[in-house]
Amino acid sequence: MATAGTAPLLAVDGVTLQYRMRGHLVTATWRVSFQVRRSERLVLLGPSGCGKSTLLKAVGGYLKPVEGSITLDGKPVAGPGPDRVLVFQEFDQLLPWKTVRENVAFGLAAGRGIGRQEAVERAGEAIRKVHLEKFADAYPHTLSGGMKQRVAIARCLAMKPEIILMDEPFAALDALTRQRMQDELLELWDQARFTMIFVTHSIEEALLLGSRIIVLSPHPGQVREVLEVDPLAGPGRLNGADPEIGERIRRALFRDAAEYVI
Ligand SMILES: Nc1ncnc2c1ncn2[C@@H]1O[C@H](COP(=O)(O)OP(=O)(O)OP(=O)(O)O)[C@@H](O)[C@H]1O
Repeated sequence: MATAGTAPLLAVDGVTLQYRMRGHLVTATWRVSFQVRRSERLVLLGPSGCGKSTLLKAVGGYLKPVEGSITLDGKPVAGPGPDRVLVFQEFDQLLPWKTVRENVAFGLAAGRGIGRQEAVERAGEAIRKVHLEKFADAYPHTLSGGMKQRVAIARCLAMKPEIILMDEPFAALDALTRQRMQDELLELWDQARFTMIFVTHSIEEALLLGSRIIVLSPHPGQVREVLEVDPLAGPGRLNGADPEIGERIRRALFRDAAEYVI
């Protein structure tokens, strides 16, 4: 996988995103700009409804900006592609009629020019990385929520995208499983140094997982603060994120006394 560098992999430049409703427009984000460098763990943090998921959808190519541009490796994002893979909060993102192995291999086989043998090998490797070897032939309904999320992450890793887009992937898990998944994600990152954007509205999760944190304002989302945590920090080092950064995040989030639930 790519090594850490300074040239931005992704550039989001002055992006305004809107939903056209019957009779009116909903502006989800307003002139948002940020860049993501290779191997960064960028966290988008902000209150409910500030447009975090909408931004991820736009980076994924599922929503076109009404203003501004999104480029990946210098090329405009014109639609969805295998170079950007999304992992969602929902447990139903797996195909229920396929086994764990088939679910992970499926994304590879679907129109990517990867042969069946290579797809199976890559799936096996990704399944090992998320410690699910024993469940490779199980069906999703037999797995816990945390295990299903591991499968979704394995599917994503197997595709080796340029950037992984995670939309609150652990929000529906119990506290202990969530903590374990966060640690495992950091371990995976330490092995592969992939680039990811991670959406959350938890300050603690942002501090734990982010090498850089972007705080968005309430609806419509605008960039309020950009905080460098430590671009090269690995697992173990992260728990000790500077308390000053947490304080700056809280100040940015509560600046205009917006309703905010941690
Ligand atoms: N499909 C849609 N149609 C119309 N409006 C939408 C749609 N999806 C989101 N919105 C609106 O866009 C704004 C941003 O929503 P979005 O889901 O991106 O926020 P969010 O920060 O991800 O929130 P949460 O943390 O609650 O998931 C909100 O006002 C929301 O109501």
